[in-house]
Amino acid sequence: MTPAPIAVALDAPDLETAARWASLVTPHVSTVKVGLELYLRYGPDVIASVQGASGVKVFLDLKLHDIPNTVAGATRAVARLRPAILTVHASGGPAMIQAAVEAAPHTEIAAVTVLTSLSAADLAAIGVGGSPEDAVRRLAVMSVEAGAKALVCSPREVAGVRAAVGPGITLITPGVRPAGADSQDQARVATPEQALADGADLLVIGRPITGSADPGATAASIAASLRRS
Ligand SMILES: O=c1ccn([C@@H]2O[C@H](COP(=O)(O)O)[C@@H](O)[C@H]2O)c(=O)[nH]1
Repeated sequence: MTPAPIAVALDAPDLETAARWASLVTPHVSTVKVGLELYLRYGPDVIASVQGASGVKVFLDLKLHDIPNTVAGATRAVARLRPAILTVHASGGPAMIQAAVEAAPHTEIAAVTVLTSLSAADLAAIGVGGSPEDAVRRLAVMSVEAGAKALVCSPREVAGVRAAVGPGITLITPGVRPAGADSQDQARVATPEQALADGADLLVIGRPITGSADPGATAASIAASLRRS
């Protein structure tokens, strides 16, 4: 069976736990995601540890955000690990995004528009006017014009982003929660089925899977629900 378009966020405190989660979920999902917690603790070795022999795609979610020259250097440094996807913050601007794209020709650079943990009130508090939808759309269009081939947004905005950027761009949505699940620190959420129906290409799901009693069974069940939807 084809693995579901899900990236399981391996936000684990140690490598053994992350590798165990990865081996449990990889029969069911296309991708595993390594974020700051694991990468800052273990560095580049973490990629091989979570990939194992499975050949699952690795999404390196480092959300780089600095001046273009620094981001280009950081991107080159991790591009040699050949992650399938690497994130940068869209708010770093077009020159920074372009620098990342040029530094990693074999990795899809995904621009994070507005973190899914931010509400409209949070955006106002950091001086971003307008709705999250408007901010996401504006950053999405700018990022694609700068060369990004992938974008990160919440499932709430994915339909609007798809309409704005067209079919050729990979849309990645964290902030995914099965019906009835706790949204925890995520502010803009939707169900896996809704995210897919609205045009997402890859759903990022962490704690609803890794925090469950049986991560392999939970991943299999969400994957099956996507096939039925
Ligand atoms: O806007 C963003 C960008 C990245 N993330 C990351 O996705 C996962 C979500 O984990 P859950 O446990 O399903 O909430 C996590 O690794 C974040 O760093 C995001 O949530 N929002």
